[in-house]
Amino acid sequence: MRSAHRVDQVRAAEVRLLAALPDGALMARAASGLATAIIDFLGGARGRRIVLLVGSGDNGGDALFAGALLARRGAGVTAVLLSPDAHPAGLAALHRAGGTSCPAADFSARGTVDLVVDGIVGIGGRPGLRPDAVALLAELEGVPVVAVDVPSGVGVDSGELAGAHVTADLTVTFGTHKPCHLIDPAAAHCGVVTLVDIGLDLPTADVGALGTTDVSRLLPVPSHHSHKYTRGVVGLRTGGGYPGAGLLSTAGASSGLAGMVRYVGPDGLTDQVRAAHPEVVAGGGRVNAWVVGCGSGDEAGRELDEALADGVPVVVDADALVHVRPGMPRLILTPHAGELARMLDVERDEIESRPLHWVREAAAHFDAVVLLKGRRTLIARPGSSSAPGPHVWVNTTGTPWLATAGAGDVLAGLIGSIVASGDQVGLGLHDAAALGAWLHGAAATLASGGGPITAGDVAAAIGDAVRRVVTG
Ligand SMILES: NC(=O)C1=CN([C@@H]2O[C@H](COP(=O)(O)OP(=O)(O)OC[C@H]3O[C@@H](n4cnc5c(N)ncnc54)[C@H](OP(=O)(O)O)[C@@H]3O)[C@@H](O)[C@H]2O)[C@@H](O)CC1
Ligand SMILES: [K+]
Repeated sequence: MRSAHRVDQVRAAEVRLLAALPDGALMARAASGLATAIIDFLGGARGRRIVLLVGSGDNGGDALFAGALLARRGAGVTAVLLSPDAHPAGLAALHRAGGTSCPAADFSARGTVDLVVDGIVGIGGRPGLRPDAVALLAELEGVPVVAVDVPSGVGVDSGELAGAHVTADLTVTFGTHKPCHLIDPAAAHCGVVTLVDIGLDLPTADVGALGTTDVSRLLPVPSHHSHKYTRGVVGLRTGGGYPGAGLLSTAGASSGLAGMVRYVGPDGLTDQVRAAHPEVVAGGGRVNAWVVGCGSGDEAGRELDEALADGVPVVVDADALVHVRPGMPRLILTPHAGELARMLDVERDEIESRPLHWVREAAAHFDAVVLLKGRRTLIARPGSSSAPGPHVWVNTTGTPWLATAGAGDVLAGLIGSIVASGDQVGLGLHDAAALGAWLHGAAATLASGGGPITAGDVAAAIGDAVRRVVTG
C-alpha cells in the first residue's frame, strides 16, 4: 500500500526523529536519496549542467546538499537563490563541492541546461508561486524538472491547484507520500514519484492506494468447501432504459468472482442477457448484493427501492444516483464528476478541481461509500465509519483508453460481484469498492496493451486480471 500522510502528521514524526538524530542527519538522508534519484534519472552526473531553484526553507536545503553531492560527481551545478536566506549550511556545502550560486535576478540560462531541481518550497509552502519563481520557470521551459518532495505551488494536503505551480517529470519525496502525489489535479503534475525512506515513524494515513499485495490479501477467493451460495450471489436491476448498460453491467458481474449472478429486467433484455451469459439466472431471489441504475432510465427510482427492501448492500450507479437520500443504509455510490455535482448541487468544475474535498463531503452527507470516478478514482468511506485503515482509497491502475462508453456499467457490476463474494468473509464495502476499481483498471490495461478498448473488452479481461493477482 502507498500511504499519503498530511503535513501535520509528517511534522510530528519529524520532530520525534530529529530529537533522536545528530544535527543535519535527516536532511543528509533526504539529500543523498535525492542525488541518487537524480543520477538515475539523468543516467549519470558527470558533465551534466544542473540548475537548482532554491527557496528560503529546508526544501531548498535538500536541493543544495544534493547539488553538492552531484557537483562532487562531476556535474556543473548552479544554485539560483530565490531568497537571501537560502539554507546557509547547504549553500556552503555546494560552494565547497565546486558549485556556484547567484541571486534569481542575476540568472540567465545561456546554453544547455540538462535538469532543473525544484527546491522552491516543500511541505512548508503555501499554494501558488511568487512572480520571481514563475519568471525562472518560464526561462527554463522545456528543461526536465525533478521536484524536491513536492512540485512547488501545489496544495500538499488537498491535491488542489491554486495559481502557478511546478510540473515535474520526477518527484522525489521523503518519509511518506503526501496526498498531492496521489490525488488529482496535483498528482497529474508530479510525474513519476519516488519515495526515499528517511526512517519516519508514522500513524495510519488518511489516504492510501492499494498495491497488488493488498489486492491479493483482500480479494475473497474460494476454498475447497465453497459452493455457489457461500461464494455470494449478486443481483442486477439494470438496463430498463438503455439495454446496452444492462448487458455490460451483467458482463462486469459475470467475471466469476461471485458464485451466481441474477438479472431482473425487461423481458426482451432478459433474453439477450441469457443469450450472452447463459450462466445468469433470470428473475429475483435471495442475493447478497444488488446493482442498480446502469441504463435504468425512468425505472431507476423503483429499482433502488426494490433493492433496498432486501436489506443487502446496494451499488448505486448512473440514473439511480439522483434518487439517493441520506439515511439509506449500506450503499456504494459510483458517480462521475457530473453526477456528483448534481447530487450535491455544485458545479462540475468545482468537483473536478477539489475531488478529495467533495468525495469526503458526499460520503459524510449520504453516510455511504462514495466512489468518484476519474483518472484517479477516489473511494471515500461513510462518514460514520470507524473502521481501521485509510478514509480514502485512491485508485492508480488503468489507462487513458478506459475513458470509453459503458466502462462505468462494467465497474458497477464488478463491484457488486465483489461485495457479494465478500459478504460472508467480512469484506467491508469501502475495501470492496476499492478492489473493484483496482481490478477494473488492471483489466483495462491488460485488454488495451497500449491500444483502444471497448467496455466489453474490459469485462472480458477481469478474469485475467484476477488470475495475475491470485497466482502472483
Ligand atoms: N519533514 C521531514 O521529515 C523532512 C523535511 N525535509 C525537507 O524540508 C522541507 C520543509 O521545509 P520547511 O519547513 O523549511 O518549509 P519549505 O517548504 O522549504 O519552505 C517554507 C518557506 O517558504 C516560503 N514560502 C511559503 N510559501 C511559498 C510560496 N508559495 N512560494 C515561495 N515561497 C514560499 C516561506 O518563507 P517566506 O519566504 O514567506 O519567509 C516558508 O517559510 C520538506 O518539504 C523537505 O524538502 C527534509 O530535509 C528532511 C525530512
Ligand atoms: K519543491
